Amino acid sequence: SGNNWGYGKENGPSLWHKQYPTAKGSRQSPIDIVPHQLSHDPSLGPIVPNYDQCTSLNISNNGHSVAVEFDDSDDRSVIRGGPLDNPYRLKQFHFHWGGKGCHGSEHTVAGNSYASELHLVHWNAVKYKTYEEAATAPNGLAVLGIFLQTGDDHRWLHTITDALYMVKFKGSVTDFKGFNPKCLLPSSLHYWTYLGSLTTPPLHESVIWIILKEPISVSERQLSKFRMLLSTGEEEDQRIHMENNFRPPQPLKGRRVRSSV
Ligand SMILES: COc1ccc(C[C@H]2SC(=O)NC2=O)c(OC)c1
Ligand SMILES: [Zn+2]
Repeated sequence: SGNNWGYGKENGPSLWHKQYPTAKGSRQSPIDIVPHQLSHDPSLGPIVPNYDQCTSLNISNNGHSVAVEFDDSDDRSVIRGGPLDNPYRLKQFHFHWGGKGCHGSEHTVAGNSYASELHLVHWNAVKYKTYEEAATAPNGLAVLGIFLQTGDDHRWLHTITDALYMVKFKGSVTDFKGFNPKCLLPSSLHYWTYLGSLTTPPLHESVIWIILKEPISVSERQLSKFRMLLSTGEEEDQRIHMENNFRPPQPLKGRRVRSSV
């Protein structure tokens, strides 16, 4: 069937092109970011996330990652500025991570990967009526990528990791209200930006990527809780732990990566 893609040997990223030919497109993500080859663009202003009226609804396990969904019926939680010509509404955030001791970010920096990567997914509700429509349109989405490196405990990540046992199985969802993702941002909002795609099927080339240069620190203990999640459902006999759910870097194909200040 159409949606049996995954990150394993039999259904992983190198095979996705069979079902999703866009996998070999001209603006695929993630990419390797090579800082000293970048053009610093003085016209790029700061990005302005505004998540204060946080409208988180639930946390769920979709078999590929764990995601916190937001009420995107109005402009309470948006990101503005930077490369964006409209405010983009926050829809969900989710993570990508590795196996024990392995790295699991999607984007890499000068060939180096981080332990994990957080994606805050936003859509252009000015130009498009629905998230689904925006996700198929060029630049309909803006994804804010934040690298996670292992170090000290993250002061606020426990709010998320403490809820993971409730969504252990694929297809599970539980209430998760009032979470303000501002607490997951690093102190500096300096960023790199380029035009790319979803990093999982259907791999639509609809994303303006904004990758923050400064990683946040989380502890190995906090990260290990993500690996307790299962990519299999409660009813399945086989229990497969969710880990290494990242797509490797894709060809740049002549794209420019711009740097904020
Ligand atoms: C509307 O269809 C989709 C399908 C998949 C994703 C998730 C992908 S995209 C990303 O940045 N990371 C991921 O794992 C999505 O997110 C916007 C939207
Ligand atoms: Zn992602």
